[in-house]
Amino acid sequence: MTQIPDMKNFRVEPVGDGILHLAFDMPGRTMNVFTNEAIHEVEAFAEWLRTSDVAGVVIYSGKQTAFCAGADLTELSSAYDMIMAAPEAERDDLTVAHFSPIGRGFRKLETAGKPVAVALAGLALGGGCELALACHYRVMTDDPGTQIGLPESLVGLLPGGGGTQRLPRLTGVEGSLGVLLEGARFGAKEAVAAGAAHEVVPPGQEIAAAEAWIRSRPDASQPWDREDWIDPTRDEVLAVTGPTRENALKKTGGHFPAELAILDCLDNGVPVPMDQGIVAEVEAFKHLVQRIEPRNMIAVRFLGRVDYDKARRKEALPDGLDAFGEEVKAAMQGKAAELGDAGSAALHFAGIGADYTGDAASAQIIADRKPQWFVQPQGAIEKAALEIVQAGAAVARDKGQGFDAKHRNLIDYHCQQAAGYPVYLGGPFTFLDLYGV
Ligand SMILES: C/C=C/C(=O)SCCNC(=O)CCNC(=O)[C@H](O)C(C)(C)COP(=O)(O)OP(=O)(O)OC[C@H]1O[C@@H](n2cnc3c(N)ncnc32)[C@H](O)[C@@H]1OP(=O)(O)O
Repeated sequence: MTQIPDMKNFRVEPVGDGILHLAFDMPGRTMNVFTNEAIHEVEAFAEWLRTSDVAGVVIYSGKQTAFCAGADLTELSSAYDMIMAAPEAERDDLTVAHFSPIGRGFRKLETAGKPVAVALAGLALGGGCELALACHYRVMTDDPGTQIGLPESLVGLLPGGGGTQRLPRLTGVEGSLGVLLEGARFGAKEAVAAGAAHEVVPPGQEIAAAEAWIRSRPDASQPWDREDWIDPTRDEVLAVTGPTRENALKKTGGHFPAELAILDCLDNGVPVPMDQGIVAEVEAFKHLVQRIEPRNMIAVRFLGRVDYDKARRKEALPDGLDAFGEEVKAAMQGKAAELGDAGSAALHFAGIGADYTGDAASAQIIADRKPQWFVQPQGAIEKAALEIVQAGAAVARDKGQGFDAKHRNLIDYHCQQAAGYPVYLGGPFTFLDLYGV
């Protein structure tokens, strides 16, 4: 047997009877996340597992409060910059090379031929949930804080570690939609009822329960890799995703490509064998991650929100923040009023503090347009919408210089909340940096 790979983010401990514990415990972090390093460690461990003679593996978190919050969003943000700095012809290959190891590693884990159980106490989100779904057995504690979820769409992404493929295979497509599209989470009992987890235990008993499953000498395969598995047909999937797509378009006006990309993963991946499903997911991820919307949403809706919450807790929000938000709002509303009917229609079109009122077909055109409307506006309403977001960004240019540059994401986040600045555009500072006014 080869040597267990050297890992910095996971601790391996043999506990008898051939069972290995694999504790996810990133040094120096309060929360486990999937950095590239941690992703490569999972893949290396899975490769080793195939050649080993262990009876099984129990994965759990070495942190007290959570299992894992998913891919490292700070790294993801830098990856966008790295990819977009490359010549256009190289970007697809670079994106696939950079992002496919997570899905590949999880697939290797579930096909290594050894039973793998996960003992979940606390949150398992995004890539953390995807790792759990790639295990053959999921035990969750009945603590209310123990939840699984795939909130990637909330930051403009899709679950690119097999989440769009495994969850719907476990719960049925319909049962997966709230988690995949709306950031809903399953608590332990809900997860078992939905088919996404196997066992609920009181806190403190999860590792023993996972070990007991391994001692029962279970089948080390996933349901979708067994001979009796039947893929749903594409028509069956479309019967669910078709109306959902139409609703998503009507709700978002075509400005949030993640939801549509997730539905593509369901349509193209769920009716085919898992390995092809993962290829369909990587394909959708490749296009999505090269768009500006996820980059803006990670920067502002996640990093800006974390900074905002931290500063609020310390009562250290920047002076003048509320007044700045009010000015941005007044500038955008004032511009809309000045533009008359086109201005008022533009608020709805772009989702600037107002709901989209158009139809799904028009929203689909907006979603598919390259470049996006805010780069190349067409017609009076799009031009008005651009003038309105520019008016908000002009406040950042004229009045934002007094703020510390490190607070820009936080201020943009505040402007989404307080001024209705469109989430997919980041905020006035993000817009100013990207496009100027
Ligand atoms: C292909 C796969 C793609 C993906 O997986 S994309 C990622 C999907 N996951 C998410 O979107 C979850 C993002 N995180 C959150 O929503 C929240 O966080 C939590 C609900 C997990 C926890 O919220 P709260 O208890 O309020 O804590 P906090 O202040 O938000 O975070 C605590 C510390 O954890 C860091 N952190 C959390 N999630 C991530 C992440 N995904 N990437 C990088 N860092 C993360 C924060 O920054 C902060 O760190 P500090 O203590 O140093 O301030």
